[in-house]
Amino acid sequence: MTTSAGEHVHKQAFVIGVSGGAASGKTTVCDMIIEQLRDQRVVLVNQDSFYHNLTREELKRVHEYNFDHPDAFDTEQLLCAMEKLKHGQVDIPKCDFKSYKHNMFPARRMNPSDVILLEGILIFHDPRVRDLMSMKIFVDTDADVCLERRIRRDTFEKGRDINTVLDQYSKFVKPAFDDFILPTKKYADIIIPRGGDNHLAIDLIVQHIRTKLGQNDLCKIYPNLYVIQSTFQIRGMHTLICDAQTTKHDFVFYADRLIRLVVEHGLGHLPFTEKQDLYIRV
Ligand SMILES: Nc1ncnc2c1ncn2[C@@H]1O[C@H](COP(=O)(O)OP(=O)(O)O)[C@@H](O)[C@H]1O
Ligand SMILES: O=c1ccn([C@@H]2O[C@H](COP(=O)(O)O)[C@@H](O)[C@H]2O)c(=O)[nH]1
Repeated sequence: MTTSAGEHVHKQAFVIGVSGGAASGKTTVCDMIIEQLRDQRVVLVNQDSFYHNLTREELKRVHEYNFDHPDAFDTEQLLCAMEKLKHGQVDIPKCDFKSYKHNMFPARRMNPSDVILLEGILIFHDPRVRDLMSMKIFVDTDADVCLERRIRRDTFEKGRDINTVLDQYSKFVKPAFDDFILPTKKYADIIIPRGGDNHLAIDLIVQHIRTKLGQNDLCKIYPNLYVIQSTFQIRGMHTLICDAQTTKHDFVFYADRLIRLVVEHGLGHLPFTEKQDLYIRV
């Protein structure tokens, strides 16, 4: 679809939310998915880019600032960016975790894509953000592994000293994980134990995304194509009619049921006018 401005409209971008504790491996999982979906247009949006700017007062006492609380994020800005990304390019700010400022690095320009991976510790917290997602993944890594990775990352990459990292962990990171992050695990469609080490889970996710994108492509080519939701029952019947061992009787029975479902769905899409019948019992 093309707008008058010539921009490609990706109304049906497949939004995948990837949540989990800090340093659980969310970015690593996203990178692996992107790597495997090589032929697709995929972008990664980090919730980290939507931290509120700190006031001068907050900057002075930055060690008392809770970066793990839902209020630390500008969710309105995140929603606005996601909406814009459906229609055209959007500039996503890049936060500098050393100076805590948003304007140290140039913003990243993102193009509308087939797949948007939205990653962050609290992306399942706000129902409006959850509603954007077609698939929700929770990366479930042991707390001690996350802490070990966090210490390495924050000391080597962010230049923080170990006491500060540990103080922040016990004061804010751990309590926020228990109070806000862990309770959102229930919204996940898929939970990945061990994050990036779980190659099988990542392969299965990529396969699923490919299937969904294939359906999306067909819907783009044929705007009046409707894909019936694949249920366990439908897949079972499909399997039976494809199986060479299936008897003729069963083949006819299940093929008939599948054809009936297709016709019923098709009829449901025909225009109709509601009428009320009056029955008179005599
Ligand atoms: N499976 C893994 N094995 C070893 N190190 C890992 C693994 N997954 C992530 N890491 C490392 O742990 C740190 C945090 O990982 P990252 O994917 O950035 O987590 P998150 O996005 O959840 O904060 C990074 O330094 C990364 O290289
Ligand atoms: O200025 C900041 C901003 C954030 N943090 C910490 O980062 C993690 C979330 O990032 P992940 O990449 O998901 O690990 C969160 O625990 C914040 O405490 C920070 O330390 N400083």
